[in-house]
Amino acid sequence: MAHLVDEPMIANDAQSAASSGQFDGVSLSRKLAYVSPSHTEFEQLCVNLSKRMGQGVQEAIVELGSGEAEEPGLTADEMSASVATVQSMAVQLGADCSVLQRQQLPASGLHTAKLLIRRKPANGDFMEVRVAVVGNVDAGKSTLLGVLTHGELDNGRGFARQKLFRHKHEAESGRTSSVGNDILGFNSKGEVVNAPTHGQLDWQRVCERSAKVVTFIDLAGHERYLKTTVFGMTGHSPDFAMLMIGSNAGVIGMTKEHLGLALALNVPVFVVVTKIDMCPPNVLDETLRLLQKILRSSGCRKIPVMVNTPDDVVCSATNFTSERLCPIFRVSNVTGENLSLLTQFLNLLTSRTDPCLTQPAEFQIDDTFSVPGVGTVVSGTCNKGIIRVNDVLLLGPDPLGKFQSIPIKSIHRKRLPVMEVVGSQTASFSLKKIKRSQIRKGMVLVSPLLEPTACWEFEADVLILHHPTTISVRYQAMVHVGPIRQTATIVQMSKEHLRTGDKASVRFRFIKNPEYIKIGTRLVFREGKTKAVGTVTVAHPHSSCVAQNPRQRNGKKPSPFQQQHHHSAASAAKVQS
Ligand SMILES: Nc1nc2c(ncn2[C@@H]2O[C@H](COP(=O)(O)OP(=O)(O)OP(=O)(O)O)[C@@H](O)[C@H]2O)c(=O)[nH]1
Repeated sequence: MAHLVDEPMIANDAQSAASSGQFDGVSLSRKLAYVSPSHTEFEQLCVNLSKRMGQGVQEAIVELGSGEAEEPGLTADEMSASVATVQSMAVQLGADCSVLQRQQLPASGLHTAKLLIRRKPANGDFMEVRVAVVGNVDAGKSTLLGVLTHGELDNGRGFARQKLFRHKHEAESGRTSSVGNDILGFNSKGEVVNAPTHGQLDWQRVCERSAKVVTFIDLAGHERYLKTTVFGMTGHSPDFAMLMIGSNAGVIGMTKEHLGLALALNVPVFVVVTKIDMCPPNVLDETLRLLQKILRSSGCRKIPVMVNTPDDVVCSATNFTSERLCPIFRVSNVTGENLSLLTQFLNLLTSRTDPCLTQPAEFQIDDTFSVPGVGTVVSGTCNKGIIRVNDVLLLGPDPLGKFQSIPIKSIHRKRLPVMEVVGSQTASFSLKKIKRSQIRKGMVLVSPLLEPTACWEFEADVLILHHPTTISVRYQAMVHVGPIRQTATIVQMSKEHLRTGDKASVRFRFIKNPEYIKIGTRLVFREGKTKAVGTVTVAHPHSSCVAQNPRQRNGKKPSPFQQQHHHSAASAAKVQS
């Protein structure tokens, strides 16, 4: 889900409508569409804009002065009239309109502009963007988050990050996390709404005043915490990863590991190079040169883009849907240099997840709490559908692979009580009739319509990124699939042995509990120095773990192993005959 800056619908719809006489025979040319639309044309423009702002993303960027196969640019008068039209459209749609970029073209002297139209939030319904913050120790992660969320610069000796630590482990409303979370709210005009009082940030207040909330998932920088970092990246479904690099230290320690993790999980990455105030220019240049080299290398295949101006921000944010683009910011937490560019970039990011509002609800649990006076609370991400207070969902799987009906007592989004949560949003639920000890991270709450099944075994296409020797059947390692983190044994492989760089189909079996596994989910498989990544291709439902060949019996396509067995059985038969 990203901004659609292009608006081909307007020209096409308008032209076809015009030819059918809908717009009184007036043809709307794209470039001049907003200059002085008739009443019908204005209504049509509003309908088109409203369509673009539906389904979770309550905002759109409108480009003025550019048209397909037309020389770009509007005269000053045309531009003022167009801006006024878009402002009226925003009012009609209950939105605010802010100018992101205004340019005068040097050759023609004509003007172009990009406007942000963002709906005013109703009933605390803010948009959500999740950003995983990764990078080596001392890169300035906590400091940057302190500066961004508290609006006060650092002193270079840890002043800003202290603000963060103060409330990092709070258990307000049952929502704390093993990984740190911080929020930055923007209103419908694109202004930051965080306003700490006495150094404390009231999340409820921030969310009430926000049209968009960026949640930073602060993942630990030290190698010791790599498991937590992997869990944060897989389990918290970040939309983007912000890779932090200290300009003087450069690409060191866990930087490459974290970059590799984001790449493996297909999470788009942007880079923030900090401490530019204290870094000699030649060292900064060297850091940037090496960084760009790594990003362009065959292992990453990214296109690094230095973000230097407000125009660069708009361009990189609106084109950031592509996982290949990698915007790079150079900032100082002490002088504040370029922090406004980064803030504007964050303001323009939109969630990558489709809320799938019409589908049955599915919620993945990434943490559990026992809150005094409230009871059992679970937190996690709603993957699809809508979940409302008092809905009865299926919770599971339990160690026997069963699901049980559980009513949702109350819902919080970022500590704010709400009546519902929709796909792509995070939330916490207080649950009736269940003890915290009965719930594990990785369990799900789903609509009974999904008829969920648990799996002891699943298959995945994997790529071995690194293994010191060879991997064979019976090898065990920690598998991270979404919020699931459990040791699994390899029970079958499409090759006899796997070495670094090998690709194969692998069948895994969890050693402790059956899990709810979804086809297409990315996974990370690691133990010590072994690292592998992959995608789930087949989930074997609970009962099929004991059945012989259920997929073939059902008439479904056999999995690679079944094909392989078939081949080996056939060739064995040939040899015997
Ligand atoms: N001069 C200068 N110092 C900075 C800047 N950013 C951070 N620092 C300082 O660098 C030190 C380390 O910053 P942290 O924010 O703790 O680094 P971190 O990446 O969060 O480290 P971990 O949380 O341990 O992973 C602190 O003393 C900060 O004050 C900057 O832009 N300029």
